[in-house]
Amino acid sequence: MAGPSEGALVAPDGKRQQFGSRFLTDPARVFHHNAWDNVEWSEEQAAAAERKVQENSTQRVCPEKQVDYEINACKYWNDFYKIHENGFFKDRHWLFTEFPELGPSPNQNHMKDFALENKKSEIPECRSSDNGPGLTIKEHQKCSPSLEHKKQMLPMEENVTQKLSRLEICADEFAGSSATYRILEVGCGVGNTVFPILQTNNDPGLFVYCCDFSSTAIELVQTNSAYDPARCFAFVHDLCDEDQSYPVPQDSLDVIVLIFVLSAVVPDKMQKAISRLSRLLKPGGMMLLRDYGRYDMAQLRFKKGQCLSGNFYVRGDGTRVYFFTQDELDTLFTTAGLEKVQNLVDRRLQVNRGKQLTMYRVWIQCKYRKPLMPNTS
Ligand SMILES: C[S@@+](CC[C@H](N)C(=O)[O-])C[C@H]1O[C@@H](n2cnc3c(N)ncnc32)[C@H](O)[C@@H]1O
Repeated sequence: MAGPSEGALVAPDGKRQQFGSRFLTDPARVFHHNAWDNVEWSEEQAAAAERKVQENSTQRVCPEKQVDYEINACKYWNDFYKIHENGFFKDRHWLFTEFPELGPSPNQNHMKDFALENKKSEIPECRSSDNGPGLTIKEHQKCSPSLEHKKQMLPMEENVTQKLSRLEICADEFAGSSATYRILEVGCGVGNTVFPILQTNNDPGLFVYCCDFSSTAIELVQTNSAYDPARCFAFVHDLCDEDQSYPVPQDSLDVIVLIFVLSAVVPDKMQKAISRLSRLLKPGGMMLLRDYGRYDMAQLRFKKGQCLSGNFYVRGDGTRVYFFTQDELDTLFTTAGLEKVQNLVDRRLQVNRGKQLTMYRVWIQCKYRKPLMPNTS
């Protein structure tokens, strides 16, 4: 299975640059490195990719098998993890470069800019009532979104805002209820994003939730020596199951992460899944996604008879994958009431120097934010 991995590129300051910066200017040098960034596709190459997709989509999987892949989706992923255990999707060196929101001091990284953008005009009620613990719950509820941001901006207010954040969410305790920064990873697999977050982000107020519908994957997360129930809660959850609730209240999460998971969901269930997740975000909270883009090498490699519906395929092991356009993802997130912060396509040329092979990868990366004020239009 084609997994997400790409060449690390390091800037003079020692940090990897977003999307890298190794550009192929001389085609004769293609085999001089393992990967090239921001590769431009020629018109012929794009047309050839389109033809390949048309070709491999002509013959669709029969309806009975389609039903089987849908109702047994979780079983196919369980089987996958039973075979591979945690040997897959290991490469995450790009994680904190692309998503600084997950790393140490996330507040400085994304909430500070956000606060500057929104300044006083957006948070008048809270400006006048941030002086102490004498707030009533009602007052707080009125301005809770802004207070959440203020909390991120001003660490010295932590005691007051921590208390307020507890009041705000609900009276009941839930795992991570006293945390000040909550991240949920959906479709976490064996924890290749979760564990780097726990290891790298030393914010004492951090709590990480992670879920997957594969109980095998979740068991591997829970039995990993780096799993710490004081900082993390892994649970089995199907993001398409509307009857199953998440173990956190609405408006309680700072970040939701979706890495190569939405593509595994049948397209007609994507919107509801994203809309449900959006409700869990705090106002100002971010949804982060990285996933397969249209005409990625993995899409072009499918053979006739593996296509389920437009741009949606089943692999030999019964797991499924969709290849997105930027516009499709924009529609999914904005329909869920989120605002675009980033929606980029990452085109990379990977090279197998030994075999003299070139592989054109296409990934899409999105960041969408829940507005501070509900959209009334
Ligand atoms: C390509 S893997 C990516 C795993 C992980 N995000 C990573 O990058 O290592 C897709 C994951 O999505 C999970 N998944 C697929 N459909 C799901 C659903 N409806 N609900 C929850 N998890 C799902 C699979 O079990 C699998 O772990």
